Amino acid sequence: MSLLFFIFNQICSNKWQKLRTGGPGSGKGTQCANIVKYFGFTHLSAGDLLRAEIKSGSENGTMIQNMIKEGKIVPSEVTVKLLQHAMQESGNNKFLIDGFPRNEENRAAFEKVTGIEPEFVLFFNCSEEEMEKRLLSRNEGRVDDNIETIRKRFKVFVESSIPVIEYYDAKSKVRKIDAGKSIDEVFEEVKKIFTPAN
Ligand SMILES: Nc1ncnc2c1ncn2[C@@H]1O[C@H](COP(=O)(O)OP(=O)(O)O)[C@@H](O)[C@H]1O
Ligand SMILES: Nc1ccn([C@@H]2O[C@H](COP(=O)(O)OP(=O)(O)O)[C@@H](O)[C@H]2O)c(=O)n1
Ligand SMILES: [Mg+2]
Repeated sequence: MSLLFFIFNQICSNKWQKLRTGGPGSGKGTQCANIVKYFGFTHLSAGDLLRAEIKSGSENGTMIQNMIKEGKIVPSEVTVKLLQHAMQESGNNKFLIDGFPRNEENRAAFEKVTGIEPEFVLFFNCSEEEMEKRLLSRNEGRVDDNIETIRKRFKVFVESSIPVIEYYDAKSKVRKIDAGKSIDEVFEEVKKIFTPAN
């Protein structure tokens, strides 16, 4: 089983001090679509699964909707269950898990429930300014792509996701990519990481 986590977060701890990097709008979904085509992974976006759960009329729908609108992280119990179900349904054994884990609770819950760890974690390095611009012109009708929620999402990334990045960095699992370039240029970088050197 291959499992990749995509966490594209703002990093401000010592080692990463120089980077003004970020998460929402850094191009996770866009690059995942490319990776699926080239490398045969199943792309599972935690955010997409949560949005589908709202649409399905689930009893958790209102709670999830409110959390997303506020840029908050939905309780792991809900998200991990959705991911696990989607993994079982897929019939594949290679997964790109996009936008997850976003906090320590996400990480610990996933590992506890599935017993698996990612092979590596991709980190997209992109300025907040650029991400903000991309999110504001994404035009997918999302309730969280407005300037007020975007600021909250950036803050949540800084506060909740740094420990997760550091956890994986300590295990030498983080692969950093300059995501501020064009879609094609970013994919060239991504390809290098996915193509084994020999
Ligand atoms: N490298 C890039 N340069 C310019 N725009 C991009 C790039 N990558 C993605 N985008 C655009 O930015 C927006 C956010 O991309 P998306 O893949 O949804 O990011 P994420 O999933 O990380 O929030 C989309 O409208 C997408 O078309
Ligand atoms: N692991 C996750 C992923 C997303 N989410 C929620 O879903 C929202 C959108 O996530 P997303 O990954 O689709 O957003 P982008 O980073 O793609 O812009 C987040 O801001 C959270 O409110 C969550 O609670 N837990
Ligand atoms: Mg996305």
